[in-house]
Amino acid sequence: MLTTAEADNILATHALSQSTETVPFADARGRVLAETILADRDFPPFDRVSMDGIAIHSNALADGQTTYPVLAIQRAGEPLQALLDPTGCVEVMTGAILPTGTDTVIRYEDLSITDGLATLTIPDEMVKGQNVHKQGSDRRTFDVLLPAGTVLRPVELAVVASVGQTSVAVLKRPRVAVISTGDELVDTHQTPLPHQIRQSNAYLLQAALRDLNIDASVHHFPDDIGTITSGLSALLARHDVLVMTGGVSAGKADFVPEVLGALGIRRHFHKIEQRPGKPLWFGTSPDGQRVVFALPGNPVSTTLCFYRYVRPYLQTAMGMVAEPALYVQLAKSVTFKPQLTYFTPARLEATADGQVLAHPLPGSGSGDFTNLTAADAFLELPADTVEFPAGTLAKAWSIG
Ligand SMILES: Nc1nc2c(c(=O)[nH]1)N[C@H]1C(S)=C(S)[C@@H](COP(=O)(O)OP(=O)(O)OC[C@H]3O[C@@H](n4cnc5c(N)ncnc54)[C@H](O)[C@@H]3O)O[C@H]1N2
Ligand code: MOO
Ligand SMILES: [Mg+2]
Repeated sequence: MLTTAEADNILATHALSQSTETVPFADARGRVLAETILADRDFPPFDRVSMDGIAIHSNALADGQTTYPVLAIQRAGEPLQALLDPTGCVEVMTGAILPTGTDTVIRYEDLSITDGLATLTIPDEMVKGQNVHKQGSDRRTFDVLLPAGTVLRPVELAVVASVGQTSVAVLKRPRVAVISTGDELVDTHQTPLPHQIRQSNAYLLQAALRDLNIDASVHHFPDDIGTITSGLSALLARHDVLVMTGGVSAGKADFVPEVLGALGIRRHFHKIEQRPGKPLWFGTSPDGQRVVFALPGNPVSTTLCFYRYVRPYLQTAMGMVAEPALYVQLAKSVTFKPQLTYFTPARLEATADGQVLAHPLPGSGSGDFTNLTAADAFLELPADTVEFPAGTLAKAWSIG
């Protein structure tokens, strides 16, 4: 069996290869940029008036002039005008190009206009160049605005829009299928018989993948080797990643590892020294182009394995920074005897002194998924320790 760290290393050495695609700008939210976005013009592209008021030449101000005849109005969106008389002024609006012959803008709040004459109210406080956003002061033409690898959040999309790109090159997202197995499972809309349950893991996985901007298809197979084999074979042809749940332990109907092997998926590990989630199985096709995670079916185990291993793996595959574990402080002591890394659900509480306290919520084991609704994260408590006193620092893997 592997330690959690050994499992992390194996996953890192079997990263999915990345390829790119071009998507319309409107669909680029959350994607990872696969090209460099350069400034097509200076930012701002002209000396931009940044306050409504009047534009004057600072020489007149320096000469002690306090009253200026208004000779023109320059609105935002109007072509460049000029102040022909350096002792006059132009009324200017925020966003306008600064008129030729002016270099300083006085706000309406700092002047009064009567009969076409603007009079400064606090001339001594006016400074040459004020209220002008100088051309190129933010970025110059051909400056790199966004390097490849940038995640496109709304602020980055605004930058992409401003350079006029209607489409962008981004990293492809993996095609992912979620597959549950088990004769005891019926779908949400069905009424289970006394020995059946409604399936929930596949919907947890689908929703969690959606949070990663991945639209996964969902499938279910009964515990029948032939059906699972043909079903997985078809799904492997059309997907890069299969995330399975159930059928990976020691039971008479736990066919998943055997079927994956028969389909040519090479096992890189099966079983990690951890609770929950011990029977986690991971493999790839020989060329590394297909990846299969087979998660243990107990719902808490599926949840832990997804957020602890699958999510960081997929984030890396998509060129994003993998979800980091937070370091938090145990709010009360925890005892765990088995020589296994123990992941306990916990509620997190941010305290006024900048700490994050973790309140463990052990629940009643790896079948108790209702317990997770009160949790924010799983705490990772190392295998070599039995007693974890209050105050112990622990990694916390968020679940949402
Ligand atoms: N003799 C042993 N028995 C078990 C071991 C072991 O090492 N030796 N491991 C235990 C551990 S740990 C886990 S976790 C489970 C893993 O089970 P499987 O991956 O084989 O999953 P199943 O047998 O199919 O189901 C287990 C449990 O989870 C429920 N389940 C499965 N799929 C779903 C779903 N989509 N939605 C909701 N619930 C689901 C299923 O009904 C079972 O109750 O094995 C232990 N046994
Ligand atoms: O993954 Mo299992 O919880 O250790 O039931
Ligand atoms: Mg089983």
